[in-house]
Amino acid sequence: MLYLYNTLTRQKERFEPIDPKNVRMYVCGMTVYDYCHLGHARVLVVFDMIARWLRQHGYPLTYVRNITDIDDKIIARANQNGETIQQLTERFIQAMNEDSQALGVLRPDIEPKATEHIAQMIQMIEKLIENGKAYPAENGDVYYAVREFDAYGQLSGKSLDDLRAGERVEVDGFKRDPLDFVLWKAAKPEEPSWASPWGNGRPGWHIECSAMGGELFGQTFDIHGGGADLQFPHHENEIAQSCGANGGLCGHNKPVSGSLKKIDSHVKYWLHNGFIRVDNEKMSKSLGNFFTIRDVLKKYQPEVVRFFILRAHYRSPLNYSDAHLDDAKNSLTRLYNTLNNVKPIEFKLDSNGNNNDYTHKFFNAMNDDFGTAEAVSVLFEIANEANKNDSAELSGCLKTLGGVLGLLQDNPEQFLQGGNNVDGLSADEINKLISQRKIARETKNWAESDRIRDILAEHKIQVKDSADGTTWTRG
Ligand SMILES: Nc1ncnc2c1ncn2[C@@H]1O[C@H](COP(=O)(O)OP(=O)(O)OP(=O)(O)O)[C@@H](O)[C@H]1O
Ligand SMILES: [Zn+2]
Repeated sequence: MLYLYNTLTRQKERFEPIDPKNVRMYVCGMTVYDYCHLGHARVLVVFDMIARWLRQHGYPLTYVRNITDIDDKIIARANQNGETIQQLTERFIQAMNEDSQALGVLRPDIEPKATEHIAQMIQMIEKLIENGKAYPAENGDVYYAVREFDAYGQLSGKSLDDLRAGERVEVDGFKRDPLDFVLWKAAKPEEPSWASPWGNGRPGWHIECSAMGGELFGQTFDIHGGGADLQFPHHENEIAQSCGANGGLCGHNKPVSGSLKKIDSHVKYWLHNGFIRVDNEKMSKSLGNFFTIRDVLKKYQPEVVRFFILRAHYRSPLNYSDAHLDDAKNSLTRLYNTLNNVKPIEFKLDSNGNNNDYTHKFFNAMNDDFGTAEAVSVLFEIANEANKNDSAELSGCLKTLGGVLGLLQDNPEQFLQGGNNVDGLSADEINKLISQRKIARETKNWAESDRIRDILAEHKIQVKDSADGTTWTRG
């Protein structure tokens, strides 16, 4: 039985899908105007782990992770670079996919883009106006009227009164209430815009996820995830929009104790991962204290980064430093040493984890709100025992359970070689870079092909292009 911590109710709850034959999970993905940093890596890896565990449990899962490909920062960056928005976003979507793949993140089933769902957003805003939850203003913007949604504040635990008193809210002459938020922004000169009943404009960020979630999953779904920074206002607003557009007929409407009158959410379980922090501050592009995944991967093998993320519980804060990554590398090396010293034999995992005490413990840890920290410590127990008894079966068990977390599937020798020389690229990695370079050159993406050339040069890989293709040598 799986229990998960629901931010909405602030307690661990037993996971009971709305429709066990069709489990639905939506995660807020990247705003694509720059390379992903380690904070983004955490969302990617954590929800990949959750998707894998739900499937391991036997749930047929549809996993959606959206792509925000229009917003203020994207427009500003494209202007700054002198490229079109599409060029910019495509470049960084590709980079995100490369980084994810390196980290062993499986592709979500659907990766909807905001710009491909403008019609659904407009429809939802129309519905909100019809239901008295939103209003067009004189300046061409459309706002959500937060006081029209009784349960506003339920997810973040903030009441409208607290918000008014505690937050410095921008006074905007066009809003009826300073806490109202924008659903549709009137077009500004030189900015991309779409036609709408309120004139040309573009959608606000929050409506994007409500519209795409509704389009792909219908009025209710099981799990909604993202980083803890999204609880407020993004997810709070998303609930207000989705339930407001559904006419208040959200599936999970129950009275709760305390100051909130009720819970009303289109999503049954809200999951939020903790931050990757640097010096106890959230790693973020806006603060400028970020390390991109690709920079970190120049120094550490991708699996070390995945392991660093998964050996912590997904909700706890995780401090980034070289010392922590070195430590993660040493720990993972110990597990690979076992696999190298005690050759694993095939281990068939029982679907309920009833093989042995270790698998049992591992399953219990994962079923307790995806307790990967505990699950990883079980891997060390198994490794110790496998070493002590020279047990090929336990070594197999280690490899199989590691695989459930997307770990330990590399050839141990190869991993250990890379581990001794963290700056080296494996042959697979080099071949991948060469084929990416080929695509970049074919599509005249010179910035990308230069970037790859620089990585190869940095690792002293000599590349030779000829009519028969490309070959490479080290040295
Ligand atoms: N430091 C972090 N730790 C964990 N998750 C993070 C971190 N930074 C961003 N995220 C998550 O990554 C996902 C994508 O975020 P998004 O692209 O909107 O980032 P952003 O807000 O533009 O980045 P930043 O916060 O760096 O300015 C979201 O789910 C967000 O919560
Ligand atoms: Zn979102």
